[in-house]
Amino acid sequence: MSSEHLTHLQNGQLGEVTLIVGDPSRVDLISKDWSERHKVEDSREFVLVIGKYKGHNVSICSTGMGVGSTEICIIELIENGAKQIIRCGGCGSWREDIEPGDLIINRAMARTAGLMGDYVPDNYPAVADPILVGKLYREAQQRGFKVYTGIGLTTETYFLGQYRQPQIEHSTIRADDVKMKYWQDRGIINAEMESAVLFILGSIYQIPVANCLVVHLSRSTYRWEQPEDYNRIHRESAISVLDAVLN
Ligand SMILES: O=P(O)(O)O[C@H]1O[C@H](CO)[C@@H](O)[C@H]1O
Ligand SMILES: O=c1cc[nH]c(=O)[nH]1
Repeated sequence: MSSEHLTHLQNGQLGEVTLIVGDPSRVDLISKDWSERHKVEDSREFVLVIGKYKGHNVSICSTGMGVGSTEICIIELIENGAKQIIRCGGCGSWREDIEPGDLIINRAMARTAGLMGDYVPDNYPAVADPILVGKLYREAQQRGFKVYTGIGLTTETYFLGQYRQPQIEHSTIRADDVKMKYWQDRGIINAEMESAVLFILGSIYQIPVANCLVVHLSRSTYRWEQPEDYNRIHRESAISVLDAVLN
């Protein structure tokens, strides 16, 4: 039986590790130098490539942004035999000393109340596989990345969920800075929109999962990663992830 969205993927085709990314264009960016590269799926936000990296079977799939499409993607990857899944994504830094272009490998995620409530209650933890976290962290450090680990926040929404003000002049709705500080006071170092989904599904379906996020912007300075660095850092961090897991 084929899956409902990754309709061309066959059970057993996925590699030793499957990377997931939010942005579909990041699939080609990361996989372009793999050997025996084969695009299995290109539908809606889901672009899926399988191939070989340094002789190992590997795969990469885009999830799109947010809970809904990420849940579909991860479930269908697991249905088709994904062995371990690592999110190579982007995030905002919520700690002053963590800057655009740095890496964050989260060991756990807090989350918007109710997020993944169809699977688990809110008091179920969203945690990464600690062995993967250790491997990813060490490899990134050895390669000279400025890399941090800690607890992040996965939100359901980008604007109010991350306490970001929509620029809509006729509205008086305001983002709540106090709530952002509440999380920062409790050690939250970054925010994004998918990792808790991955961590929870990895735990309940018992496959190792982790993330390795490039900081796209600092919420302290509102400085963004420079466009000329964006592709290079995403590629180099994905190579670091693959080498960490496959060596
Ligand atoms: O760059 P990606 O991996 O998409 O990740 C982050 O960027 C998107 C928001 O701009 C969200 O998906 C968020 O999680
Ligand atoms: O601040 C940010 C940056 C990237 N992605 C997010 O979800 N939030």
